[in-house]
Amino acid sequence: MSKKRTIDSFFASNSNTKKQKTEDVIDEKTPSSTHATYPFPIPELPPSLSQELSSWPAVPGRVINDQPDLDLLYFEPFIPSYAAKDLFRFLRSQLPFYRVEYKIKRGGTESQIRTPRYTTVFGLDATSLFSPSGATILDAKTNNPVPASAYARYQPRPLPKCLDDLRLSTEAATGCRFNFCLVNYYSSGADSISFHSDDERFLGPEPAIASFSLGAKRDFYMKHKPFVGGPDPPEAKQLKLPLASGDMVLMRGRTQANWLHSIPKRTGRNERDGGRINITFRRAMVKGGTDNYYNYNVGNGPVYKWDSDAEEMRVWKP
Ligand SMILES: O=C(O)CCC(=O)C(=O)O
Ligand SMILES: [Fe+2]
Repeated sequence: MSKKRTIDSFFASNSNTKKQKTEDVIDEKTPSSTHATYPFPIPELPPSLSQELSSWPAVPGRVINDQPDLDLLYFEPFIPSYAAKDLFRFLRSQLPFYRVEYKIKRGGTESQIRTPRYTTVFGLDATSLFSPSGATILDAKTNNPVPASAYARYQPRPLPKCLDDLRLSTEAATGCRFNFCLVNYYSSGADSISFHSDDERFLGPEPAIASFSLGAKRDFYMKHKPFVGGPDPPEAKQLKLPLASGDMVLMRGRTQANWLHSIPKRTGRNERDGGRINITFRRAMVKGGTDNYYNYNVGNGPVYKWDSDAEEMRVWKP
């Protein structure tokens, strides 16, 4: 049997299913990133993708700053469409995902929130770093191991190489530094994220967030936060960016402090869209950020993994 397989057979275990045709080859021995905190090894990018990386972004970013307090750099696309398609299929099938539930208290009543999408996260805040082997967490200033109590609730996970390669490319293109990678999987138009801003204090002032889209096109809405004591000035218009596969939006400057963003649900014939992955790179400054990101993107529920026969996420069993 040949050691080489097409990227198709890498993704599809059932050869009867009709899948995307591509002549790209990956070696069966594609190495994997492993870590005590990963439920399973996470393969490195197939050569067909890793060889492409150095030529990204495909086009220069376009600045969008024609609204009050708005500062975006929009790459349309960052990743060319053929590579974005493969990267989508690769990440969807190889990453561990979660469907996080948590409780909130509003006006004295407690309610259970189910996150309306699959999520996962890797990274560690700027006060610490992983030892070169990844086995130990070190204090970023002293290089001494941090006490286990420093990250007692969740064990931080280093970025697997497949996402770290993309982080490095993103840093080179933006001049920003990132230590976290959050991934959302919207399995259909029924999955969404409601209006919010990523303005947590643990990100520091004027945080830069790089946000990638892969797979189905979804509308990204942005609106200015309400002005205290009055209606929005007429010049702050709502924005709609129809984010396509491979696009990247860098949100920076005063954007998070002043603007909200969302991916609303889609219904009717737009609902079954084949799924979309969003990847955000961020930089958390303090330990509270690490705890927050794992709490809301990993949580304590089961691991989900893509089942290529069923073509859906299934609870993963070791
Ligand atoms: O899916 C997107 O494009 C946005 C995701 C987002 O806003 C977030 O994860 O904070
Ligand atoms: Fe966000």
